[in-house]
Amino acid sequence: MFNPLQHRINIDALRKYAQKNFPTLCQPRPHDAHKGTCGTVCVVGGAKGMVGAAFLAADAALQTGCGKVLVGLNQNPNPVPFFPTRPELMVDYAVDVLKTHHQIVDTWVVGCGLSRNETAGQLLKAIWNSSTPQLVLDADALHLLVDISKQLNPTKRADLVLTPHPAEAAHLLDTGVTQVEANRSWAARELASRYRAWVVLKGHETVISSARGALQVNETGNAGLATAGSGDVLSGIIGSLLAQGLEAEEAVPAAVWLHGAAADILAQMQIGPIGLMAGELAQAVRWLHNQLASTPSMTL
Ligand SMILES: NC(=O)C1=CN([C@@H]2O[C@H](COP(=O)(O)OP(=O)(O)OC[C@H]3O[C@@H](n4cnc5c(N)ncnc54)[C@H](O)[C@@H]3O)[C@@H](O)[C@H]2O)[C@@H](O)CC1
Ligand SMILES: Nc1ncnc2c1ncn2[C@@H]1O[C@H](COP(=O)(O)OP(=O)(O)O)[C@@H](O)[C@H]1O
Repeated sequence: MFNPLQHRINIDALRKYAQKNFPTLCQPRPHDAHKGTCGTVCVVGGAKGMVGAAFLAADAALQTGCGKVLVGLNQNPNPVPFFPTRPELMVDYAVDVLKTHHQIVDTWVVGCGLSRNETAGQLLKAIWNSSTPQLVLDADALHLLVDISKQLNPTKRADLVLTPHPAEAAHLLDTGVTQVEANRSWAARELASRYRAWVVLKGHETVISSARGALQVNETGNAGLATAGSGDVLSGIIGSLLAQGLEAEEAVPAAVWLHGAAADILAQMQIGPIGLMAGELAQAVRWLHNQLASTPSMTL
């Protein structure tokens, strides 16, 4: 059984911080909850050779507590793949998911392993123009955004979240990685202003900017996160919290904090930092989220 408490995790300090900063995250699930009240995320990505990226985001969304998670792959799979380790995920060709399920989606998470081909651009445009207000863009979707932003109506998106790493931020800002890294606060705020979006500029001490330019620096996380797919996991967590009804003001910083805290817990358990795998993060997020949503006496 996954039990970090055997490893002297200071859960009281984590709980105290979360109760102060993320009160909704700490609320227990209502007794009358059903899957329809726990939010629906659709991850759109997973082109040929990169299905794992979409899977990591989708799995993280599920393990963060989302009621239903769809995966729209940017490839027409025949037969439709099914992840044996996660039969809970509803997987199909993204074009078909958009046609048949778009009305039930609360939050789109677009970009993880999406590729930048023509279909990817069409999917991004269709999702941008859909009626779902909440949209998280990561990885290839950020590069596509540079190419097609002139074709998109900026007022269409109420809750837009961009999660660039420094190289993606540099492309979005038409500058270099060195410039971004030399002034991370500027880069995050500038992107937020240009795209009217929440921005998560990833890396050591992730910088978060609200759409209005209010900055926060996240203090959880460690170099164990420098591994393929850990950003995909973060996108899934952000999408999941938004879909569960947390306001962006809480969901975005809470997701970044949870993701980093999960990596810290795993490092303390010696499941990292060296060799930490992105797929190991979600179970630690789930454990921590449940700890936060339980009264202290229930966790003894
Ligand atoms: N299992 C999978 O299927 C995975 C698929 N992935 C997908 O693969 C596609 C391309 O990802 P790539 O990793 O090739 O491209 P990236 O955009 O992640 O990286 C491209 C370049 O940027 C540099 N870079 C990345 N992070 C940086 C940082 N923090 N500071 C400075 N430079 C940085 C890299 O070294 C590389 O040269 C994306 O769609 C992505 O979602 C990745 O998410 C990894 C896992
Ligand atoms: N040295 C580090 N310290 C803290 N967090 C890190 C470090 N390196 C990477 N991360 C985090 O790991 C994630 C990496 O995301 P990303 O670069 O998009 O990877 P991928 O594309 O492989 O998913 C981000 O959340 C980033 O903040």
